[in-house]
Amino acid sequence: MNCPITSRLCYTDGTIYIERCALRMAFSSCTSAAILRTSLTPPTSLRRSPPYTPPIFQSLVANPPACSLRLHNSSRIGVNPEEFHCKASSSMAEIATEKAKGKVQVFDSEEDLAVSLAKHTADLSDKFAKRRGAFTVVLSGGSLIKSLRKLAEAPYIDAVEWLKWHVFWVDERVVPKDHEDSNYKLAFDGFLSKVPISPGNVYAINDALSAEGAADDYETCLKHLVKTNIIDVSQATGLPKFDLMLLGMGPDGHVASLFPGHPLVQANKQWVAFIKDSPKPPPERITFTFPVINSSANIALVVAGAGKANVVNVALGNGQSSGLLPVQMVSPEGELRWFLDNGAASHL
Ligand SMILES: O=C1O[C@H](COP(=O)(O)O)[C@@H](O)[C@H](O)[C@H]1O
Repeated sequence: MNCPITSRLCYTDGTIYIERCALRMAFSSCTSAAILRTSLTPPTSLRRSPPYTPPIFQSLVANPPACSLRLHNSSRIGVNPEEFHCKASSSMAEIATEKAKGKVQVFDSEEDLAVSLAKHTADLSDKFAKRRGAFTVVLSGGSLIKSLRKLAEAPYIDAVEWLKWHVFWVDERVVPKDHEDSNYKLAFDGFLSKVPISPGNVYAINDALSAEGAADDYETCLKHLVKTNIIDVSQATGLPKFDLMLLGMGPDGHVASLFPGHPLVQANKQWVAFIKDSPKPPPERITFTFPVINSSANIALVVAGAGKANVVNVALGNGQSSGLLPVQMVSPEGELRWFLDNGAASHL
C-alpha cells in the first residue's frame, strides 16, 4: 500500500577512505566457545554497569518534527511521494527510501520488532547457507541481544541451519568473558546458549591479551577465515564481507565502539582497532572499523526505546547534531535495514 508520508528522511553521507589490506597471517589464537564454555562460570546474579549518560545529548539540537509518524491508518504529508513511500500494516509502517539510504521499518512495539528481526535473520541464514554453505553473523552488545530472542523459539529453533552459522562481534569490551561487561557473556547468556550453534563457530576475543593484542589477534583470526572462505570477501574493497551485521546504536549515536568525535571513527588502516578511552565504560574495547562494517552484505540497525528517539531523528529525520554521528556513517555495500520500535521512531 502506498501512502504519502509526513517525515522527510535526511542523510549526511560520511566519507570513508578504504584501503585494501593484504592477508598477512593465517593463524590466530582467537578463541571459540568450545574453550569459553568451559571457562565461563555463570554468576549467581548479573550486576549491571551504572547508567551511561551520553555527552552528545548536550549538543543535539532536537528540532521539532514536521509531523508525527502514525502506524495505523497512516496519513502523511509534506514529502514528495515519488521520492518516498511507505507500507503500513497493523504492527509496522515501512518507510522506503532510495536503496543507498536503507529501508526503515517502524514497529508498534519492541515485541513486534523482535518477531520481524527473527524472520529477517532466518531468511538471510537460509539464503547464505544455501548459496555459500555458511552464514556469517556479526553481533553487537547492548540491547540488541534481547531483540534476538525469537530466534530461539519455534519455528526458527528447528528450521534454521544453525550448524552453518559463524558468529563474530563487531565490538567487544576487553574484560574476562565471565565479566558482567563482556559482550560475549551477554550474547552467550541471552542467545548463544539457547540455540545449537557449533561452539567452534563462535569467535570470541582472546581475553588474556591487552586491548592492542586482542584487536590484532581478532584481525588475524578474520584474515584466516577469509583465506579459508568461511568469511566472504568484498570484490569492491578486498575487505571481509559479512553476510549479516546486527548493529545496535547507543543514545549518543555510536555504533560498535565507534563514538562521536573520537578519531577511531576515521580509522581505515586496520580491520579491527582498539580503544582505551571509550567514553562509555568500560574504557578498553576492540571494534571493527567503518571500512569493514560498510563492506557487509547486510546490516540490520536495531534501535528500540524513546531514549534514542533524538538520535534516530538526527539520522533519519529533521534533527541536527553538532557533527556527523557514527550511525550516519553506516552505509553498507549491500542492504541497510532499520528496525525501530515506536519509541525510537517517536520524533520522526
Ligand atoms: O557499548 C555498546 O553499546 C552499543 C549500544 O548499546 P545499547 O544497549 O544502547 O543498545 C552496542 O551496540 C555496542 O555493541 C556496545 O559495546
